[in-house]
This record gives sequence, C-alpha cells and structure tokens, in this order.
Amino acid sequence: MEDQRDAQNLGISEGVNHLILSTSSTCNCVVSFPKMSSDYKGLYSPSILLSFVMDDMMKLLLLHGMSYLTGKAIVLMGVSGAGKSTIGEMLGRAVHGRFLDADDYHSESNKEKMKNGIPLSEEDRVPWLEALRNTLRRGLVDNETLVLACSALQKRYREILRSADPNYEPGSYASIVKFVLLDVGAEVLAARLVKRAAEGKHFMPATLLQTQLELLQIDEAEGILKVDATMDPDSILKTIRTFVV
Ligand SMILES: Nc1ncnc2c1ncn2[C@@H]1O[C@H](COP(=O)(O)OP(=O)(O)O)[C@@H](O)[C@H]1O
Ligand SMILES: O=C(O)[C@H](O)[C@@H](O)[C@H](O)[C@H](O)COP(=O)(O)O
Repeated sequence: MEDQRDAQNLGISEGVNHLILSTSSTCNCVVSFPKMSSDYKGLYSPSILLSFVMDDMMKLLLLHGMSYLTGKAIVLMGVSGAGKSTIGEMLGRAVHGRFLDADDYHSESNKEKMKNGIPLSEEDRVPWLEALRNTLRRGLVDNETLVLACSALQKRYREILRSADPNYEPGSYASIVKFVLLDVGAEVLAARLVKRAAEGKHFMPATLLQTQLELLQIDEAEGILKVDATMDPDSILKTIRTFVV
C-alpha cells in the first residue's frame, strides 16, 4: 500500500455517480455517491484526498453520507429443481461466503399454498423478495460474500434483489448483485422433482413446475450468465467460478 499517497500514481476520475480512485498497482476503490448533489462533485480535489491515508479518507467520505462496498452477492436462479440449493451450498463453501436459501424466508402461508399445489401470487412474492433484499443489503454493507438460491423468475423480482445494492439505479442492471441462471430442460426437471418429492425432502410439488417454466423470463440486456445445469454439480460449480467468482 506504499504508493497510495503518491500523486503520480493516484488516478482520480469522476463518473456520473461515483469517483474511481485507483493506484497503479495496489488498490482500486470505487466510492459511490447514490444521491449526490452536483454541488458535491469536485469538492474533494486530488490534493485534499492525498492528505489522508486510505483509511482516514474512507471515514471522511462516510461522514459526508457516501458509501463504499466491497461485498458481493451471487444469486443462483431458475425454476424448481434446477439445482439452486444444491449448487448454492457448494458455491457458498467454495467462496467462503454465506449461503442463503430463499426457501427459508417464505412465510408459513406461502409454504402452505405451495404444498397444496397453488402457485404464489405477486402479493405473496413481493414481501418475501423484499425480506431477501434487506438481508442481502445488510450483508453487502458488512462486506460479506453472499450466495443466494432464489427462483427470481421474472425481471421485476430480480430488480427487487438488485436493489440490495444501495447504489443501484433501477433498470441499469449494474448491481453488485449478480445472477446466474441454472438452465435445465423440463423433462430432467420433472424427474428431479418427482424424486425429491418421493424422498419427502421439499414442500414444492412437481405439479408447480409448469407455472414456473411459464413465468421464467430473461432479458438479454440483463447480462445473466446461463449455465447448463444438467452437468454434474462439480462441473456446474467450476463453470460458475470461471465466469463469476
Ligand atoms: N447437477 C445435478 N445433477 C443431478 N441432480 C441434481 C443436480 N442438481 C440438483 N440435483 C438434484 O435435483 C433435486 C433438486 O435440486 P435442488 O438443489 O433442490 O433444486 P432447487 O433448489 O433449484 O429447487 C435434488 O434432489 C438434487 O439432489
Ligand atoms: O426449490 C424449489 O423448488 C423452488 O425454488 C421453490 O422453492 C420455489 O421456486 C420458490 O420458493 C417459490 O417461489 P416462485 O413461485 O417465485 O418460484
């Protein structure tokens, strides 16, 4: 970290919503200003910034209501039986992160509905997704690495999760919450779900698969990594790690 105070090596560029502070070799830091008024821009000149060691500088920026985050969140998404929980647990361990299973955040009434083969409504899903978003946000602010297994079938549901990033601008898809779609065809899914239900391991019946497949919708612009999740779990994990973490 010795060259952090070296004016030659400290590059400061001003983006629309953030300053990027970068040194030649040791440190890159993006300082975001979620609701920064334009009066703030340019307030901190390079010479002022250089008068602080990095730690003190961060405290100063925080004092002015700005935030910086180094946490990250990966959401494994897809329909029931795609392997979100299986792969999510493995990924969580592999990246030394915290694994969260969205199924654990359902209300009893949601679970009861699904058990009875009734698909969740928008009103059932939104509070569930908001609770997940809040949990992700707390983790991100604490600089944790989080892996979430969550169906997140529709873009509007993913937008709720993306907004766990306090600096997220809706519709930009530029969030520190990233999505990976576990892609499996209907036949393989059905076989997996019948087996899982027979083992009594899950509240979700195989009959809900069709409505889930109908709901799944991805927009190319979202930049979601699609992984063939019919591969064996180790290969799926390896592919995700190559591209995401
Ligand atoms: N890559 C895989 N290959 C074979 N079976 C898998 C694979 N991933 C998951 N499974 C099995 O399929 C079933 C559904 O997996 P699960 O992780 O519960 O999916 P989801 O959380 O997406 O509903 C489980 O019985 C699990 O053991
Ligand atoms: O593991 C599974 O079988 C699924 O993930 C399942 O739990 C379900 O998808 C959601 O929890 C319900 O939410 P949606 O109806 O939004 O998929």
